[in-house]
Amino acid sequence: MFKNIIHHHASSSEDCAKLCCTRIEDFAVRIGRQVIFEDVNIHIHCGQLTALIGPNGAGKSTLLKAILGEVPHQGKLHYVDAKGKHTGHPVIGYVPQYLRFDVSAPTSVMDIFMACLSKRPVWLCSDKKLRPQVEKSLARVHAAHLIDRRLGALSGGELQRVLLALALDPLPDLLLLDEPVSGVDQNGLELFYEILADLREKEDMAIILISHDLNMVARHADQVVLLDKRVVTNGTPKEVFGDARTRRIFGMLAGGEAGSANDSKAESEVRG
Ligand SMILES: Nc1ncnc2c1ncn2[C@@H]1O[C@H](COP(=O)(O)OP(=O)(O)OP(=O)(O)O)[C@@H](O)[C@H]1O
Repeated sequence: MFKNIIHHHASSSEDCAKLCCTRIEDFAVRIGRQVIFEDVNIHIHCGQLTALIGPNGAGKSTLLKAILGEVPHQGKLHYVDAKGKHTGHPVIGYVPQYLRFDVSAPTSVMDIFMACLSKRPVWLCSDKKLRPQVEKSLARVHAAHLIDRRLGALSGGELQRVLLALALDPLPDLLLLDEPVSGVDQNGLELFYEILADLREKEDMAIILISHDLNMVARHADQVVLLDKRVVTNGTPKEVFGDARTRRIFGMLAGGEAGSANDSKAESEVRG
């Protein structure tokens, strides 16, 4: 209701109560005796891109699944609208890190949309009726031309955009993205971040993105959360990348640029 009206760029420390935001309170996931993560308290503001970074096994993907309610967890999620009233649970869209499917299957992009959008069995739905809606959804992510393409024939970046289009229908309050570690080239990556910038500005959407590309995070994120089984530090990219703990975890050189969290040098320094 208040989308498009108020476009805040609040800092992570600003009070959530006056702004449209999602509060993640005391989130923890424990599997048996193993702590996957605990003590996670973060505010996710509308119109902002919050990047979730951390070493392998830090609990990033599990945190997204906990927010989605897909793994048992402790803690609460509060969605607060622009007037500060609690409006219950946000509508959440989710793009997974990868999709398991048979690349040789004849399933097309249109088939996937039909299966996801229609509550009726796919074979009872008319392709003609849904097609304009699917084209519109795909156009939002610059992928209308892919509608009849086989899923298995899509590039990594194209598949990521198709999954994003699915996550945007219906338009969520909170969008969760688990960036693929590989398979998306630089052009695909730039286009993806451009689309995210558009969603923030035009829809005032709150976005949480897990990313291993620290350079892209430094350039595009409004807020960065460094997770390593708990929140190590969070704030603006400048604050987080300037923090000694971030440098220690990713093995960044003093005064150096943010690199890739998957960089083998960075990883060996993390382990060392
Ligand atoms: N269902 C499960 N049962 C047991 N352990 C699990 C389960 N799910 C996740 N884990 C463990 O929790 C830890 C965190 O996993 P998670 O995938 O959330 O990390 P991540 O930060 O997303 O890592 P990456 O950057 O490598 O994708 C890992 O050690 C993983 O093995």
